[in-house]
Amino acid sequence: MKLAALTDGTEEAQVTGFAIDHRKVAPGTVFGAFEGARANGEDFIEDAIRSGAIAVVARPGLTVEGATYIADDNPRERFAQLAAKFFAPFPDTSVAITGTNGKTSCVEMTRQLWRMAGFHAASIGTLGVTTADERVTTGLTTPDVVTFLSNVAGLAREGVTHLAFEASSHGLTQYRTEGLKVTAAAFTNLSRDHLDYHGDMAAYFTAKIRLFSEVLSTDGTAVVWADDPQSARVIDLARERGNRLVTVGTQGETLRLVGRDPTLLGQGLTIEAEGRTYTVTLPLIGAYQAANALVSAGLVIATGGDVAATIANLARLQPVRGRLERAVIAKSGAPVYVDYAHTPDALEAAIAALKPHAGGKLIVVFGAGGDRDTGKRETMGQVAVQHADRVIVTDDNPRTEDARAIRCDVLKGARGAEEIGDRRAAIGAAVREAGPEDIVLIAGKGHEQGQIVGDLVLPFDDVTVARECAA
Ligand SMILES: CC(=O)N[C@H]1[C@@H](OP(=O)(O)OP(=O)(O)OC[C@H]2O[C@@H](n3ccc(=O)[nH]c3=O)[C@H](O)[C@@H]2O)O[C@H](CO)[C@@H](O)[C@@H]1O[C@H](C)C(=O)N[C@@H](C)C(=O)N[C@H](CCC(=O)O)C(=O)O
Repeated sequence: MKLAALTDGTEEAQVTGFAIDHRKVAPGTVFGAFEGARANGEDFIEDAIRSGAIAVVARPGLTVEGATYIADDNPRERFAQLAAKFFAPFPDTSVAITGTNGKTSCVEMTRQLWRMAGFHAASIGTLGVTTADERVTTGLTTPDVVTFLSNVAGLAREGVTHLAFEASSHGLTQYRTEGLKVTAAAFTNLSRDHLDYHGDMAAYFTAKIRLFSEVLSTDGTAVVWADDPQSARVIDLARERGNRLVTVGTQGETLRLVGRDPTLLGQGLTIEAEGRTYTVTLPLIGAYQAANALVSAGLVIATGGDVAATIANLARLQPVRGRLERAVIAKSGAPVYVDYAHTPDALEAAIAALKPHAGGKLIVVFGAGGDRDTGKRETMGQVAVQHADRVIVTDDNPRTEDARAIRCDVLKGARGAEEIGDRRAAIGAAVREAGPEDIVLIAGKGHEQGQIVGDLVLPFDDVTVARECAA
C-alpha cells in the first residue's frame, strides 16, 4: 500500500508496517509517537526515521524531518485509524466486552457459543488470541494497537468471521482497538480497580463507557448486564445514540433470569425470553458465572444467534481457565478452586459463589500485587475475613515492592488471618489441612503462569501447585 492511500496525499513510498516502539521500526514503517506513563515516544522519532520510518503520527507542533509528519490532536486515535486501513479486512462480526470483572469469561463463552452455532469464531483477551485450534498469549488484556489490529487481520485471513475481544479501560483510553468496527458491545459490571492509572472512579467509568459513547458502531447493539448499579447509565447512553439494546439479568428484558438453582456441580437456570420460558443446566457454579453466561448469550443473540438454540447451548459451556476452575480434589475430599479474583469485589464474588457449596469451612488463600492500586489491599483483607471461614494471606506478584509490607497492608483489614508469605507453602497448608466438607479457594492468579518478584517472572501456576500439594 502506498503512503498516499493513507494520507490522501501523493507520497509514493510503500508502507510495510506500523509501530509504536521505535525498536520495532523497519524500512517503510509508519511510526506512532505517543507520550506514555514512563517514556515519551516523541523522543524516539529521529531514531525511528533512521531505522526507516516513512511517516510519523504525533501531536502537532513538533519538528519532523526525513519522513511525512501526520500531525493530529489525538495522535493515538489517528494512528489506529490509519493502521486499521492498512491491516484490514477484519472479521465482519466483532464484539467488545468491558467491565471490571467477567470480561475474560465472556469472550471465552461467546466464542464457545458461536462455535456451537457453527461459526468460525475467535477471541482476544487476557488468555491470549484464541481460535478453535490454538491459543497465543499477548501479555495484555487488550494488546497494543499494532499487535491487536495485526492479529485481528490475521484471524480474518484464517477465515474467522466472529471475534469477541476484551476492551480494558487502559485499552479504551489508549485507543488500542480503534478502527475496527464494533458491531456489539457488552457491559458486565463496575467496581474499584486500576485507580493508580485512572485516578478516581469517575475517570475509570468514563474510560469504560467510551466503548458505548464512541467505539460501538452507531448501528450496533449494546448488551447490558442490567443488574449492575451502573447499567442504567449505559442503557441511557445506548438509547441516546439510537443503538439497539439487549438487556440480560433478573432486571433484563431480552433474557430475564427468573430462577437459579445451585447444584453440586452446576446450576439450573430459568430464563424468560420472547414470551417463552426456558430451563437449562449450566455446568458452572456461582452466580456470576451465570451472569457471564447470560451476557455472552446476549452477545450471540445481538449478532444474529437464535434465542432458543443459544440458551440450550449454555448447557455445553466449558469452564474458563483460572475462572472458578476446579484444580484438584484434596485427599480429604475437599475441592480446590483457582480463580483470578484480584479485586475486593471479585474476591467477594468468588467466595459468595463457592460458599453455598461448602458443607464445612471455606478456606481462602490470596494476596495483593505490588506496584498496583494500594487502596484495595485492606479492603480485600476485610472482604476475605468477613466472608470466608479461614484466611491465609500470601504473596501475589510483589514486583518491586517489599512483599512483607504488602501482606501487612492486607492484614490491616484481615484481623484473625494467617500469614504465609511463600505461596506454595500457603497453598500446601490449605490443601493439606482442608477437611472433607471444606472448599479451598486460591485467588489472584487464575490462569497466570508466574510470580513476579522484582523484575523476574518466576514460574508459578496455582493449578499445578495445588495438584502437587494434593498428591
Ligand atoms: C499503563 C499502561 O497501559 N502502559 C502501557 C503503555 O505503556 P506506557 O504508556 O508506559 O509507555 P512508555 O514506556 O511510557 O512509552 C511511551 C511510548 O514510547 C515508546 N517507546 C518507549 C521506549 C523506547 O525505547 N522506545 C519507544 O518507542 C513506547 O512504545 C510507547 O509507545 O503502552 C505500552 C505499549 O503499548 C504497554 O506495553 C504498557 O503496558 C504495560 C506493560 C502494562 O502493564 N499495562 C497494563 C497496566 C495494562 O494495560 N492493563 C490493561 C488492563 C488489564 C485489566 O483489565 O485488568 C490491559 O489491557 O492489559
